[in-house]
Amino acid sequence: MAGLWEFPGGKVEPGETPEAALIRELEEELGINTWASCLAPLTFASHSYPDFHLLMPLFACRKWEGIVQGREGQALKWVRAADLRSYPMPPADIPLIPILRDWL
Ligand SMILES: Nc1nc2c([nH]c(=O)n2[C@H]2C[C@H](O)[C@@H](COP(=O)(O)OP(=O)(O)OP(=O)(O)O)O2)c(=O)[nH]1
Repeated sequence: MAGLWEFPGGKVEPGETPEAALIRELEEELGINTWASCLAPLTFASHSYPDFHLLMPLFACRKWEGIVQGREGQALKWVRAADLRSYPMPPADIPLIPILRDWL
């Protein structure tokens, strides 16, 4: 979403699992490789945007190969969970912040 900080990820394609979609998006967006066994489901966002309802799973990725780089020209930042509040994020992401602070 324009001007906002988002977690890496994207839409699940038909026939894809959420884990496979995240693995694909991490490669496309950040140039890193990971595996379903390295992804742990943490929680989910459920938010009504004006034109659609977003149900978005949030995974922790504990292990990957490669160096994280913005492959789509996007800005990139490693942020401590305690500092996420300082970064404007889409409304669906806001309830995820305290959960990340507690879990990470
Ligand atoms: N990736 C991501 N999407 C988010 C976050 N928060 C949030 O509301 N969204 C919404 C925006 C979109 O409606 C949807 C995912 O969109 P996306 O634009 O990242 O998906 P995509 O890479 O497949 O994009 P596209 O090429 O199909 O447009 O989830 C977030 O933190 N990360």
